[in-house]
Amino acid sequence: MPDSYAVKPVSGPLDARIRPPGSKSITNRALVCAALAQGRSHLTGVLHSDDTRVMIEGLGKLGIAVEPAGDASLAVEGCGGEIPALEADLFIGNSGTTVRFLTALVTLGHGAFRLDGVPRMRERPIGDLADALNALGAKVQCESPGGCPPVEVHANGLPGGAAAVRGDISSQFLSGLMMAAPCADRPVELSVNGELVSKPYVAMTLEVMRAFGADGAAADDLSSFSIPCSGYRACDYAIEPDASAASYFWAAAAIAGGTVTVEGLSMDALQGDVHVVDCLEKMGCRVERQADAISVTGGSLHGAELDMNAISDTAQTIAAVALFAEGPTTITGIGHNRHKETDRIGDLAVELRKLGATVDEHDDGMTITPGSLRPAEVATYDDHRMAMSLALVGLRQPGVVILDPGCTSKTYPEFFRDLESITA
Ligand SMILES: O=C(O)C1=C[C@@H](OP(=O)(O)O)[C@@H](O)[C@H](O)C1
Ligand SMILES: C=C(OP(=O)(O)O)C(=O)O
Repeated sequence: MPDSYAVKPVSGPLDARIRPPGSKSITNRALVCAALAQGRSHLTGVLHSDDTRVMIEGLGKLGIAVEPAGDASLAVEGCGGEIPALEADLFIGNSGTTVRFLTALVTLGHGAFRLDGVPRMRERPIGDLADALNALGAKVQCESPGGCPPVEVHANGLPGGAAAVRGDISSQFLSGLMMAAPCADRPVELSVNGELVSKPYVAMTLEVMRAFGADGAAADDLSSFSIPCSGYRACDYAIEPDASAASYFWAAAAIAGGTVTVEGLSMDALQGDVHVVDCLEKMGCRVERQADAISVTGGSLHGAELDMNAISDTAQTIAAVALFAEGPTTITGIGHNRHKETDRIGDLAVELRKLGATVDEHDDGMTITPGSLRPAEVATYDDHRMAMSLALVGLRQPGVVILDPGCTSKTYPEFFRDLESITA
């Protein structure tokens, strides 16, 4: 990828269909469950990107073979809950799911394991996961201030029992604990302290675990879980297209006008991020929800008040749309977005202002008041979502240049090719 990408404004309303690549979140969960399962699993619709590569490489270093099995398909030789490697140094880039899920997974092993990533990963919290694993009898230590990676694990199986985990920083702590739990020595009881953010991802974790034969009972509000020592069974598992990636195409219709249909997703998807279309509808778009596709048609856009706690990966997408709306848009409930690839409130505000908006930053979100848009070189902070969302502004505003467009490789290496395919 070159150092910058000049977005080409569209010449008229869109009329396109697209199927984005597989879900990052489901791919990395299916890999973990398949890795721990008894037997050989086949995963289809897999996402190939930085975040899934570091997961696959990590599992490889733990002695769990993940092999290509055709287009977007992988075969995983499960270890039946017995991690083969006795030691491993895992490099997990800036993948939150990988570092949180594998930290929990390696506690099931016997030996010394270390997980580390890029400099930003050393600022992303994991201490509350370490505390919960330690309450279950593990030995996990975080080396960076504030409880951040590198993480050292001295594993001798996970005894199990009861633990509480904090829910308001990242739901990935809970998901990591849940996926390791069926392979612990004793049943695991988990309770969540504080408000649980990103809830649909926890429901997704349970669904993927169940597909691989693990059982788990959850309170209706996802505040507590009982997970027996069932282990996992290998299976053939089909992964949905990525709904966070789909948000850019739906938002393209909102911004450029016309209709974009995303194939392979419905409102029953495992991914909560499909509900970004509800936000677009509130802002004036028309949404058609079909059994295996969701279409968005652009309309006259107006600002809205949106609690995006459950779907925070799409907050940047909505922020880009807000620049074209009549009146202010307020996004709330996304305080946890400050701990992601970058500070997705503060840094997003800086870039939106460059494009001409007035932005009031709040602890848990922002109010975006559109102004006259202007050309800008948009910095992306090594955050794929900053690049993908703010590129959409250039579909209508000439002169938008995205710096370091290659950062989309974290979850969507072919993003700009696909964006061109729907706007051509
Ligand atoms: O569990 C998952 O797959 C994810 C959970 C969310 O993180 P938080 O729980 O940290 O909000 C989300 O932002 C991330 O992209 C993927
Ligand atoms: C926050 C994200 O990823 P992760 O936390 O898995 O690094 C993301 O993909 O937007």
